[in-house]
Amino acid sequence: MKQSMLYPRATSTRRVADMNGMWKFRLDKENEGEEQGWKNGIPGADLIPVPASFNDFYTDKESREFTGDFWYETEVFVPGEWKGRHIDVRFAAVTHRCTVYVNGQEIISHEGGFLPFSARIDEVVNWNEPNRVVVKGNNELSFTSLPAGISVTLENGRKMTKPFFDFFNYAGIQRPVKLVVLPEESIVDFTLNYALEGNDASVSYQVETTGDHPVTVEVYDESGKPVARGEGKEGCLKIENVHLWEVHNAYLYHFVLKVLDGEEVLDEYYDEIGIRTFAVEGNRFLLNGNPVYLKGFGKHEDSDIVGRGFNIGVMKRDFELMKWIGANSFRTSHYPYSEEIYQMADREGFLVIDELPAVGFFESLANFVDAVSGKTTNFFDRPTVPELKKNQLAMLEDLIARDKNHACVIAWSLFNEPDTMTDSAAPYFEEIFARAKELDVQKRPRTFAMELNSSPEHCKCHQFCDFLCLNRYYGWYLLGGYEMVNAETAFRKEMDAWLAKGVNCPMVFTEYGCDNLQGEHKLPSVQWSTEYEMEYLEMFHRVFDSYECVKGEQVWNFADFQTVEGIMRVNGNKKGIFTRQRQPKEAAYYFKKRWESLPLDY
Ligand SMILES: CCCN1C[C@@H](O)[C@H](O)[C@@H](C(=O)O)C1
Repeated sequence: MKQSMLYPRATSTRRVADMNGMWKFRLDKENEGEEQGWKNGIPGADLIPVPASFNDFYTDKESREFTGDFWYETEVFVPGEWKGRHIDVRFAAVTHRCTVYVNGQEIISHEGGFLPFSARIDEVVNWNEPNRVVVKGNNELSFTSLPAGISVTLENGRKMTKPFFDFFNYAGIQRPVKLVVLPEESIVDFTLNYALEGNDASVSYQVETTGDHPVTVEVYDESGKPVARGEGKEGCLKIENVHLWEVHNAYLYHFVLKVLDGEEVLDEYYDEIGIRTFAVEGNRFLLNGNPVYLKGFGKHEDSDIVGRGFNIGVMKRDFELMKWIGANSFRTSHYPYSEEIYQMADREGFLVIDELPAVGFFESLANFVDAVSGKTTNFFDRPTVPELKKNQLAMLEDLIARDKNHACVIAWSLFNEPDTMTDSAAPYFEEIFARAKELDVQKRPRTFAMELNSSPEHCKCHQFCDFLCLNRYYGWYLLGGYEMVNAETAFRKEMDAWLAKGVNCPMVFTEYGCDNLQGEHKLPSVQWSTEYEMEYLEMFHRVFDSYECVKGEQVWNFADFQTVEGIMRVNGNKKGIFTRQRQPKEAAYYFKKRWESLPLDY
């Protein structure tokens, strides 16, 4: 049965119970959990919060750096009155993979740490009693995992993760867990597409259910007034004098879907939907037919203590800071974010580039240095590519199924900084890009974030993009310091080379920035000082402002974030415009001034 990606919502026919809280936890340091039967219950008394990464709770390095299997356990009471309905344990994300056991029975295994899945427990549930849920998780990286990396074994026999990317490999049950109770015949999915006609909009819809009873779709405006109604599993609704969803001026219609048996409502589901169109036309982005320029950030889901765990308070603070600074967009670098973040972006009117966790597809333990070296790692020549592609296609399908109805999602980023310098990369990319177009009814523009090795001269995959996303560090990882003057020359030379190739699409800088230790000042400047960061940003914006094809600037990064330790990282990456505790560094005031003065259609 196809897994529903619908966000859990309680309605007249559905029930949702929260399973977040303190779960039993144990790292499987001796790799004994399987043979010791931990699926029936894990030993020890340690409890940790769900949702959260497990890495930053403990005081010993072995726990923070642990690589391998880890086990969680909780109990959930299932009332007898739910008998006859489907009972699902829905995980919004377990990173990077897991197997779920209920009452000692294996229910489901899932690969991928950033998208939801459900364990249907009808066959094993103890009605009107507590039920034991055990999750065996694993955080190991490989050449076939998304994200990619490797594990090595140390002299003491412990494994260690070596990521091919620049963010800490946080892991665990990192997003909410809910018990979802569904009727026998239920709505599995729905898909929407829009066309604007003068002051009206036509909304084409398709609804997928588990049965054959008739379906209706009702649409209400924000005042609760009914504005449209459709009958049948597919159709087209006309909304007159439509309130379009706009940047920082979101309007969300209330869609109610029902499965009916005469007057009886067999299933009911609802969602808050923004009606808008988004397209690329020449080298412009058009939102509802009007040009728009992206101002904002590359982000991470990353915060103190809970690591990559969904943190609703940090989410709220991040959106308040993005409104304060004058941003209108962000990229979900380098993986799909929590569903609640897209819901908030819908409500606040932010434009989101939604990114797959296809990061680390360039074999390097310091990609930030190697990615500007001009070398290839022949990543797509490896025998592991078929398995990797299978995993990426599966995640692409889930990503689009989960996020396709969000007004905020305006593009799909299908990779971050892959190795695109070999002929073997092109057919891989062609298949991924074609599949994305096939899966997305709204045909949103597709792209990937390109590091410097993906240059006009050497990149073999940029032609698949509907717009280009460039991650560039002229003046930081190359030609930094006093030779920044050469950095600007080299940067302009590259821009001219793209144009000379006949590239005529929007170009978005999805990464540019430099590390800055908050409060570090030096006159004249040195790298890592605030003064240098200002010089660097002025140079980049001078170049952006002189090329008409630049239609977006997403500085790296919104906030300081955790990485592996190393001599080029000071307890993490310090390119944040805000600190990890979400307080402004000096550059925040610089961006506020720039972005508040840039018109939306700049
Ligand atoms: C060319 C380097 C790409 N980029 C990837 C991103 O994940 C890193 O955090 C960033 C950086 O080094 O700050 C560089």
